[in-house]
Amino acid sequence: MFVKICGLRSVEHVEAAVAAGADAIGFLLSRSPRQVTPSEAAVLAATVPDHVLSVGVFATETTEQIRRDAEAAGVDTIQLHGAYKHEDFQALADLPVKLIRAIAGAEDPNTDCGAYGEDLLIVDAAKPGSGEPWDWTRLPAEPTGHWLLAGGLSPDNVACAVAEARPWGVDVSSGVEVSRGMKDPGLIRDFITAAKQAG
Ligand SMILES: O=C(O)c1ccccc1NCC(=O)[C@H](O)[C@H](O)COP(=O)(O)O
Repeated sequence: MFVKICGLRSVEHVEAAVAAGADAIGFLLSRSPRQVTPSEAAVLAATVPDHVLSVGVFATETTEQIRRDAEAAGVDTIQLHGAYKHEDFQALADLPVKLIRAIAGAEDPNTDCGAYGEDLLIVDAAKPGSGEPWDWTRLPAEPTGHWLLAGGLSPDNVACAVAEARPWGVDVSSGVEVSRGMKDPGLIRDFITAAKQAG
């Protein structure tokens, strides 16, 4: 079970996630309570070991802005949320990074990982990063390939969610926070342990 922890803002929390077995760590380079600047992300990404993906998350930025910020942050993966089209993925395809396409699972029938050239697909809630659970048992199409379930997951419900949706991996942000934007190392550890046991 591949586990991504998203929206980290401190070295302490990155180290806790890596030590607990996270496979990817996300940094918000877009408007969010978890937003970090590219230079802050660079400090955090430098602490992520090579076997763990360091992910820059974008939602409304142009591909030119994404290129600049991802390079400044030194991330090895770019995650695109929202209205990005196939052409946007193509415009980034020459970069030496992996690409993640994040979709609203209840609305988007384009659930084949790789359809836009991406390496990973995240099937998420309609409001990314909101922590609101949604009905992942009613997808318009069965996802294929390397896809991560996200949206309202937590240490308490991730095992059940994995049993119901059978994803290749999971992604969490709010469910490992004590308040909006404030991660908790204990919850990060609990989530990763529960997700790995479920997979
Ligand atoms: O986290 C945010 O604030 C955010 C804002 C804009 C676009 C994406 C955002 N988060 C992306 C993620 O990868 C989250 O981990 C994912 O949506 C799950 O969030 P949550 O329901 O809070 O676990």
